[in-house]
Amino acid sequence: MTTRWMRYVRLWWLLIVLCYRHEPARTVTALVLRVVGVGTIPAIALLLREAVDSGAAAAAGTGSARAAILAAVGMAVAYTVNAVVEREIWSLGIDLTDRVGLLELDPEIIRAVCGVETMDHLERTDFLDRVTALQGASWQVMFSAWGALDGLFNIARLVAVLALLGTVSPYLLLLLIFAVVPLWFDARGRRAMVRADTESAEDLRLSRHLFELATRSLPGKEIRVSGAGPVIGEMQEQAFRRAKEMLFRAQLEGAIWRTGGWTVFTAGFGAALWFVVHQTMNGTGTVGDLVLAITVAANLRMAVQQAVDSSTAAALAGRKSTHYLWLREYVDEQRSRPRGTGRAPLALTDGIRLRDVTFAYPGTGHNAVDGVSVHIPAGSVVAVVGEYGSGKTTLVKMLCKFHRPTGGAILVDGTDLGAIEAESWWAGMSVVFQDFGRYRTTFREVVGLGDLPAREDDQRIAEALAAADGQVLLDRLPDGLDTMMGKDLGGVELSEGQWQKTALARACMRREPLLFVLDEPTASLDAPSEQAIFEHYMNRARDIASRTGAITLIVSHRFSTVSGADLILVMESGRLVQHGTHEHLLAAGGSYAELHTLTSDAYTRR
Ligand SMILES: Nc1ncnc2c1ncn2[C@@H]1O[C@H](COP(=O)(O)OP(=O)(O)OP(=O)(O)O)[C@@H](O)[C@H]1O
Repeated sequence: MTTRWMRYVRLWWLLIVLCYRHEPARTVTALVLRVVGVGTIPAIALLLREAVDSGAAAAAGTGSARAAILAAVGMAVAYTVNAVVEREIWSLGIDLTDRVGLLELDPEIIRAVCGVETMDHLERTDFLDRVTALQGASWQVMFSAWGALDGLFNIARLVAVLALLGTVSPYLLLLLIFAVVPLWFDARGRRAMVRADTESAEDLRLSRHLFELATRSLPGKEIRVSGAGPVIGEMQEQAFRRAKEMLFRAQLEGAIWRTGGWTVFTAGFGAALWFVVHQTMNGTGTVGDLVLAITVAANLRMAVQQAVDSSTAAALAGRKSTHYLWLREYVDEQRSRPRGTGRAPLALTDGIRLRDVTFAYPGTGHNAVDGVSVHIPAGSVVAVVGEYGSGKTTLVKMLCKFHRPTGGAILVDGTDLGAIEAESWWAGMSVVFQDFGRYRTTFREVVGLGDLPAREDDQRIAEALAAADGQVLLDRLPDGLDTMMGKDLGGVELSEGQWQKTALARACMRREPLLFVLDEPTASLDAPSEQAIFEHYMNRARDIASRTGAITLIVSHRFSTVSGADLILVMESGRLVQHGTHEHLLAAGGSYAELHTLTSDAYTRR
């Protein structure tokens, strides 16, 4: 429990320091206003008692009217300061949470998500739930820190107010118990909300996904033809309803707790007022005491209300900081795991050796890649073939260091890939995956992103386009390299084949990658076109390989298009069932020979 609170306190402290670093003047002003705000209510109450008692004494001829007037003026000043401070605290708070929250935290969340060495987290639903909950909510994370600080200042205000009540009668300090009950009850209600927020995230994500599925153009075509629209609509509604019902139940639970808390407080407040009136009537207190007690007790209610409101607001926003904190801790934990620190080689001499490499996706219980052992010689073009779901992509992702093997080892020129720094390994790679990015930015960046330092170099971009046979594409764009891509941002929309060309061009930006991966970027093309592209890249790869020993990996589920590779790996249910050259595999018979003949015949007949 203590550790949990300490984690939050540390987070809030970091967030306030972040505010100070980016907005020092605003942060200091916000803190000073809060300190001033603590003293204003007690000052008003004290000056009011002084004004009433001095006024009464002056009327009875036992005191001076001057003291009463001074106290009244002081009270008016304190009242004005209080009003100004409250207003400014509010507007400064919004300003700070917006500025620092949106400008600093969003990029930090992106860095955190991208900074984890492997990609396992992007395939974990709990991770995705947290990131979904954080989307567009970074201002709330920041707000939770200021809300928590407000909670502290409101408690200080409560203590000051109670101390004043104690000067009227120590019995009135009992009101503290009644003041704490609403806070405690409120915390119970909030816990229910946090729980519901996490539990409903998956349904909300599903509902958003279904909405996009039905309203976007790509899947929309299939949905129209299959008539699945109403079914998707119904599924979306059910998912949304489930999530909302969960949240509504939690809200109801919260409201019941809050109402209970305030009922207890109101009972205590009434009893306290009755007690002070009784004391004044007995002559054990002055009229000033009575006025002070009423003012302070009324403000006590307000102070409690503010403490509850600020802690509720902080906790509502805190639901987001729970996710943010979880994300930070997850990322820290991942980063603290032993990770590679060695530099990737600049050239390969031996190549890559896989020793009994095994991998299971978290929570699946079966191996997507199962005990693969093979030597991929330096300078070779390797094709990985196999039926759908046979483990080709998973194997390639491990070679890309996106997943750590759950068993076995991958050796790069004799060094364990795990000991090589991921960034250094990635810096020497070029990849095109089946699900390549369709970036909504200028054409220059769409291609240039393949090699960040060269993204402004028009000559390099032209070379990459030429290597990917995409020059024609550029010629047709209205603003050349500056043309914006993607209809949704007011740019030009490309066809599937054209997007594919941009992905291939992006992969050609790095001139001499050590590992070049083509994972079925041509899946939507026919077999002859795929073969032509593969041959083009195989020739390009051999040219680079002769200088650096670079390895090219080509993934395809078509056996007929990769016969020119130096080494063919045949995958079946996660296992490497055959490997060798095309000729060797044909002569050996078995899966490759059978499936090659089958697919070649099928394509020839077309
Ligand atoms: N993110 C994931 N989480 C859980 N299981 C996965 C995930 N990705 C793939 N799998 C499973 O791992 C196995 C191998 O998948 P993989 O994508 O590597 O096959 P593949 O041969 O590349 O298939 P395809 O030709 O269809 O791209 C399959 O059983 C698949 O269902």
